[in-house]
Amino acid sequence: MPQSPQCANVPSTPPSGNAGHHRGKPRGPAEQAIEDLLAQVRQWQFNNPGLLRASVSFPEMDPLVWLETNPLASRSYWQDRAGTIRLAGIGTAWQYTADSPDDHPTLLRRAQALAKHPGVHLLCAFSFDGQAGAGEWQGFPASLALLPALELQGTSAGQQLSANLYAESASELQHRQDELIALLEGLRPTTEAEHRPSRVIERDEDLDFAECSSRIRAILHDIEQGHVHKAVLARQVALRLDRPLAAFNALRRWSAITDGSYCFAIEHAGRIFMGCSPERLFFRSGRSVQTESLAGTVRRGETEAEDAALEASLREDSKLVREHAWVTRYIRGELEPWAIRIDAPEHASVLKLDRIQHRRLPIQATLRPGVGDHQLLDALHPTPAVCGFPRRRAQDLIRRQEGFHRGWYSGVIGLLSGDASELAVAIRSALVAGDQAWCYSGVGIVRGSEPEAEWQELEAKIESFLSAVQG
Ligand SMILES: C=C(O[C@H]1C=CC=C(C(=O)O)[C@@H]1O)C(=O)O
Repeated sequence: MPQSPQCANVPSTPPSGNAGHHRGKPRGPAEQAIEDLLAQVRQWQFNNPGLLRASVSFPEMDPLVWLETNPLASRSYWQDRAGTIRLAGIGTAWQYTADSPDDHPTLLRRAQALAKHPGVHLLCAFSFDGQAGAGEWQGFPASLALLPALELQGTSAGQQLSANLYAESASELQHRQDELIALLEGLRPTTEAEHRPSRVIERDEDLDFAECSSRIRAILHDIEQGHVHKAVLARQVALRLDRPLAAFNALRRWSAITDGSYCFAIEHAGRIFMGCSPERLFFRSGRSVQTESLAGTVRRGETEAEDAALEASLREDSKLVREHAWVTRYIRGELEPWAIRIDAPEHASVLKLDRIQHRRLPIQATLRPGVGDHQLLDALHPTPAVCGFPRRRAQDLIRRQEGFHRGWYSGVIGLLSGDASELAVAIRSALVAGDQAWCYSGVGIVRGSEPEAEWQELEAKIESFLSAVQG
C-alpha cells in the first residue's frame, strides 16, 4: 500500500453517445448522470498505483432510500448532527481493518493519506474495547476505515454521485473497473421510501429488572469503596422480527425522530451496524478541536409543563450536576497533555431528544503542533459517558458486570476528510441481520443512582430504536 496514493480525476465531460446499457431508451436525469459517470469510469487506464475518482451531479434524492433500493454490495451511511453532509456508499474501493488498538495510528495515517484527495471522505469505526468481534459481532474487526466504491454525497451545494477506484497494478485496475461498471449498471432508480416496518415477534433480554438492580448495587458498592467514581452498565436486547428489516428505511425513520443526532450505518460481514447518536467524540479541523461532556439524563415530559420541570431538575439536581462536573473535569484532564489551550462555558446546556434529555457542555481545545487524531482518540475514547472513570477500573468493572460483547456499540464512528475529522460515540445503536436485531443501551452509575430510574432510562433508549423498527 503506497503512502501517497495518486489521484487522477478524469475530465467530467464524457464523450457523447457511448454509454451502453440504456442506449435508445428515454433517460431521466438520474439515468443520464449514471451514464455520464459510466463513460468516465470506462476510460480509466492504469498510470500510477493509487486512487481514481470521478463525480457527476445527481438529482436530489434521499440517500437512505437510495441505499435501501440498491443492496448491490456492502452499504454505508454517515450524516453529521448538523445535517451539513450526508454520505451514502455502496461497495468498497479501499478498506483497512485492524484487530488491535496498536494498529490505530497506521489505520488513521493510511485513511488520512487517501482523504487528502479533494472531495474524498473515509468512514471509520472503532470497537468499544479495542478487540475484534465475538458473538453477534463475529467477523467485525476491532477497527475499520472504508472508502466506498460508489458514493452519493449530499451537501447544501447539491448532490453528487462519485465513483472511486483504488488499484496498485494494471490487472487490479481492470478487475475493479469491471466491478465498478457492474455496480453502476445495476443501480435502480429510487422513488418514495416504501413503508415496510417489521414487527417484533420475540424479545430476548440479557437482563431483567431484578438482575439489573443487583448489578447496579454491585457497581454502587465499588463506588462506595472508592474504586471508581462512575461506571456505565449496558444491556443488550435481542429481537426476532416477523420479516427482514428494511434497515435503511428504519434508519430514516429513526433519524427523523432523533433530530440533531449523528446518523450512521456500516454493513459488514452481512450485518448492518446502525444508529442515531447525540454524542460527539470530537470534531478536529487543523489544530482546533471541539469535544463535549455529556452526562446526566432525565426523561422527556408528557406535557410542556412537565418537560420544563424535568429540564429544571436536570439543571439543578445535585447528583446530576455533580456527575456532569466530574465528567467535564475528567475530559479536560485527558486533553491537557495534548492541548495548549482548553475552553468551556461555565454553564451546561440541555440536549432534548425524543424520549430523554441530557446535560451537555461543549469543550474547545487548541492542540499542540503535531498532535492528531490518534492521540485524541486514545485520550477521549472510551468517554466517561460510555465507560466511566477512572477509565481502566471502570473497564474492569464493566467486564465483570456485563454478560455480552459490546462490539461496535459504544465504540466510535465517523468521517475523515482532508484536514478535518468528525467522530461520534456510537451509542443509540443496533446491529441488524435480516430478521434479527440486537439493540443496546447503557446508563452511567454514580453515587446516588437508583435502580428503578436507571432501568427506566435503559428502557427509554431501547424504545427509541423499537419505534423506528415498527414504523
Ligand atoms: C451509554 C449510553 O448513554 C450515555 C450517554 C449519555 C448519558 C448517559 C447517562 O446519563 O447515563 C449515558 O452515560 C447509551 O445510550 O447507551
